Amino acid sequence: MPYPLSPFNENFKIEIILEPSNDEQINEIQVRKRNEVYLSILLKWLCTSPQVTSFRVNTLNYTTNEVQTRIADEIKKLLLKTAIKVQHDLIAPNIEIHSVLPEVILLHNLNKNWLSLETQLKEIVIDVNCAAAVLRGAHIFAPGVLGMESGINKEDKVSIYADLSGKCKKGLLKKYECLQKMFIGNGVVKMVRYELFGENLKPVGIAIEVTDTISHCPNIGEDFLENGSAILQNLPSIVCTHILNPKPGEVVLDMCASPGNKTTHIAALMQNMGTLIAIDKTPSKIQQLKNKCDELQANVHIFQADSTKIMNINETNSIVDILNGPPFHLEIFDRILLDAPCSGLGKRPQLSNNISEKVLRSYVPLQKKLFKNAVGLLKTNGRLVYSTCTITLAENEGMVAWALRTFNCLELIKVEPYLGGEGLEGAGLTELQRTFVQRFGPDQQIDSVGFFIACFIKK
Ligand SMILES: C[S@@+](CC[C@H](N)C(=O)[O-])C[C@H]1O[C@@H](n2cnc3c(N)ncnc32)[C@H](O)[C@@H]1O
Repeated sequence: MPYPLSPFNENFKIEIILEPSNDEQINEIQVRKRNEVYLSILLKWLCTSPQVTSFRVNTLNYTTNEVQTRIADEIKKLLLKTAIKVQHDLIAPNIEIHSVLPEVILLHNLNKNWLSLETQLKEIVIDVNCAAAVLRGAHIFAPGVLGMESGINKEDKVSIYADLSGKCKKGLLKKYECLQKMFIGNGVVKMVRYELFGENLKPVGIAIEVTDTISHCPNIGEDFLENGSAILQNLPSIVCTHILNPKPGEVVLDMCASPGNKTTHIAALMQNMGTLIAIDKTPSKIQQLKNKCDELQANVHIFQADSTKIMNINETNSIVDILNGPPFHLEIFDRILLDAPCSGLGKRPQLSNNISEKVLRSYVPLQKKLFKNAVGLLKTNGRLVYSTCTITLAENEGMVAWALRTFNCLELIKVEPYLGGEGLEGAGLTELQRTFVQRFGPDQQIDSVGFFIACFIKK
């Protein structure tokens, strides 16, 4: 089966995605129709894999040219390994430094005109999350393998299938007969059945080395990179931190920070000078955040807290107290990033998604609580960036419209750099306001993931 046309099953009410927020109504038939057309294009796009992989270089310690050379070397090694019968320069991917963001390297997919994928006789089955990672350049790690036919040996060539139904039993030893299995690509076996399946077995490591996939994304992962030199990060996330535009010496808050991709970018843009506070609510994610900051040598003060409750309205401001952690006094931060917990529907490729209506609707109330704290803690003339990695109208344009109605002190400003497309109609933003926010979707020059960014100044 080719890529699906929608990640959602037939019971899911697709209209929720472009439903206006609670307090808004779309009355115009025209707007509704335009949104419906957009939605069908969007759903198909979400199922497919991006054409480009982006790396963000850690400018605290490395130059973009150093990392670009490292990536080019790794691609050469990959091409030598793959049994492709045409000249390597015909399929080699373009590796370029982004024209606007100097710390970003764009690795384009292999030239598919010269590639052909033949299925192998032997098959393995993986879960959808693992399949999504494979289509974006990862190898297959042991926990992702669901089924492997008996009689498969190390170094065998196998075809890789994703189980879109979610019904494949772990440890399946026959061929998986299911209409919802999707061919992903081919690979070479590195771990066999007895190493993968068994009671009390918690297997680790690469089970299948992927050689080629239907996305034609080079499977190089990021482990080859020198520790702390660069990370894989989607382009809109990198744009987001540039819009926040933190400066050395400032006092900056990242309210929902783990795993720290944006926190470490903020630290780099601040050249590790100033005060950077990063908070996350989930205890298990705090260690991930610490590890990332250590790896990229980012100077960050990390606290585990619930950012819906980090305002102290009773006391006066003192910069020294900030380092003691939340609650913080009002109007103390120069810049705040609210990269909100969200329904996460911008992820690509999304081969299957079972999110319920209840869960989908649970995010806006939480986002509003976080937003209130952000506004209270921001200094006059301070900058607040609100972002999500989802596509719903309510969590994006709907939240911006709500914020502008609720907080008279906020002004929406046009974001710089502007690399995404404009916002959608139907959530209560004016035409001009829609051109100020950025929605990353199917109509962008760089084919990445779904993402939303808005930027406010406090008057
Ligand atoms: C979209 S992720 C953040 C990604 C991160 N900014 C990055 O770029 O690596 C949202 C994070 O918010 C955290 N979170 C959820 N609710 C929160 C709350 N009430 N207070 C603080 N963090 C929260 C989650 O644990 C999750 O790590």
